[in-house]
Amino acid sequence: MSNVVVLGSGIVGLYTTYCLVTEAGVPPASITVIGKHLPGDQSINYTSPWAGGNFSCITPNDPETLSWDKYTYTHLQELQKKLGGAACGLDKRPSTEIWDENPNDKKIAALSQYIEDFRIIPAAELPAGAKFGVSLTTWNFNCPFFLANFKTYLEKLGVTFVRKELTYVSQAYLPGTHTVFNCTGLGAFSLDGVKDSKVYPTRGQVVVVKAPHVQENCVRWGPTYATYIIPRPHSNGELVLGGFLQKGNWTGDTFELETADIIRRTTALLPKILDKPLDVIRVVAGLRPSRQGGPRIEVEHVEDHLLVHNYGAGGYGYQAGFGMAHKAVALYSKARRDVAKL
Ligand SMILES: Cc1cc2nc3c(=O)[nH]c(=O)nc-3n(C[C@H](O)[C@H](O)[C@H](O)COP(=O)(O)OP(=O)(O)OC[C@H]3O[C@@H](n4cnc5c(N)ncnc54)[C@H](O)[C@@H]3O)c2cc1C
Repeated sequence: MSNVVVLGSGIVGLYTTYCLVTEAGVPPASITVIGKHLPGDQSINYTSPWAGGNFSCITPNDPETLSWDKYTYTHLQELQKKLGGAACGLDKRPSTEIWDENPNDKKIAALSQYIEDFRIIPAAELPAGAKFGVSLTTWNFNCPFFLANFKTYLEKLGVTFVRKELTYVSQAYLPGTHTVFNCTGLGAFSLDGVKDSKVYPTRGQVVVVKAPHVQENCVRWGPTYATYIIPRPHSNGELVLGGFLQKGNWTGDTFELETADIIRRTTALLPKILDKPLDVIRVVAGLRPSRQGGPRIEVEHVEDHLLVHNYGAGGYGYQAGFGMAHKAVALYSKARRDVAKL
């Protein structure tokens, strides 16, 4: 009997499933996760395996998003422990973030409250052309590996995973299901019963190189570009070099010109990448599931069922998705209590 169905098996669906168990006390055996793609798969329609992925200053500056960042950063330690420690593909690494223009004050103030080793870099230590910079300790994900370990952990608890493509969101209701969580990412654009025209892709291309000698993150935020270097923990030295943030671009193709541009920018930002000959493992593109106005996290009452939306994480599903899941599950718990009172 699947009382609760989570539609979507990307990082947002997995965080949501985890919060259902740990925060709402839903028995794992009564949860089914349905996805066209499951951890281990690769598709341009499945964003999560393509992320860098780390915790950075990429998120918008509104108080709610900042609270999701904080929730995620401060709860990942517990998740890492449950998944068996750093070898699950989630670990801490040093990071430096540099801006060409001053970043939002409130964001810097918020991050300084909880981020480990958070330090504002003195102006004299900044590279040419930079206005502001911080150093910190951040979380790094080995995304495909972490997704697989997260799924295994949830399966061991008793959660069922089913591979299935749905045309209508209503097909997610199985016998006995009272609630469906819609965690379909970009799929929310075309899924009947949802068809959210505010959803759009923000395409990225990354170059993955083998560089075990680089174990630090480095990010440079410009007015029209974002350059980042992200080591993948427990990956035999994979380093993700990026990138691009192309709004409205749906292509999964990769382009040599973009590869050359990424290598030029990242090696200028962190020349030690070239301390060893550049060993390119692969070049990939991914589509961030963005949404005008930000993620949709809300409860719909569909006849006597609940439909809880949780999608639109854009470029921050790993670093803010735990907080988004916390909110979605809190809304679910409240709606269930309200229904019980009727
Ligand atoms: C190049 C790149 C770099 C990134 N770097 C970072 C980073 O460093 N840090 C960070 O936090 N984030 C990063 N991101 C963003 C992050 O990857 C996304 O926010 C996150 O993966 C979104 O997860 P999701 O679960 O919402 O979507 P997805 O991973 O796309 O999962 C959607 C799920 O829904 C299923 N689905 C959709 N439609 C249907 C349907 N009709 N029927 C059945 N199943 C369906 C899919 O099969 C899949 O299981 C990056 C993204 C890219 C592309």
